[in-house]
Amino acid sequence: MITIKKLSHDFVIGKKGRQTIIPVLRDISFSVEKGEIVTIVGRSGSGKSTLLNLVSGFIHPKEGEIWISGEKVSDMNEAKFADFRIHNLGFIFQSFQLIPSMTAFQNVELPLILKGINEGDRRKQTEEMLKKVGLLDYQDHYPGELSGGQQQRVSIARALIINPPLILADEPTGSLDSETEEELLQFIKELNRDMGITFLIITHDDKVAEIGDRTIELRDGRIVEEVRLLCN
Ligand SMILES: Nc1ncnc2c1ncn2[C@@H]1O[C@H](COP(=O)(O)OP(=O)(O)OP(=O)(O)O)[C@@H](O)[C@H]1O
Repeated sequence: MITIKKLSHDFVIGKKGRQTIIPVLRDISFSVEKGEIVTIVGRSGSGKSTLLNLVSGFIHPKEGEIWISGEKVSDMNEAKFADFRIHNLGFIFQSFQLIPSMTAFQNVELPLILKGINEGDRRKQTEEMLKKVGLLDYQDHYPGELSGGQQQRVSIARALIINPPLILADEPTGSLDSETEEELLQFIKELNRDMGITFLIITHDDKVAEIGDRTIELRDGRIVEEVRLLCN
């Protein structure tokens, strides 16, 4: 599903003539198989978000290759990656990233508009998805009128609506209380088991890391450990 080969990245900061290079990722190689949940852990500043941003195509790697579903995405230009994303990738963020001026229904429907799906099909698919996450009765609520857990469910519905084989998640439970966190982790496991969705999740929360089939630890931009969890 994902293959990463010898990936390195650094950021350049400062004005011309006084630039500093910040090395962030060094020689990262790993694969994620179809149907796996892989979690990436590491201290603050170890490079987790940068790695996820590279896999998501939001930044371009300095060196190395990223393959997703047989496509070499690290070679794609922005327009091509945007098209690839709308057909292949779902995203879940700590901060939900919902559009505040749109209702739950409109937030979930949005990727279908970007995909060019007609209005009738959009309504049907959006309602089905809201039902799946248990929020059909809340479809006319704006994000500000929903709890944190409900907002995260809307964001998951939005990620799932394009039927992605792969979901990339950045601290998905970071803004939730422990009970809601537990519910969400169960839901992720269910989606993985019942729909075969592959997950790559970055986190510094042990409870989240534990739902992975494998956990990869980053330290100072390098992989220091890869653990297969046998209990899952
Ligand atoms: N756009 C940027 N420009 C310059 N440096 C950056 C940029 N983004 C990240 N960095 C640096 O890269 C390093 C890794 O950051 P990154 O956000 O990937 O770490 P992280 O493991 O996700 O941390 P956290 O758990 O705190 O979110 C840090 O030293 C950070 O300051």
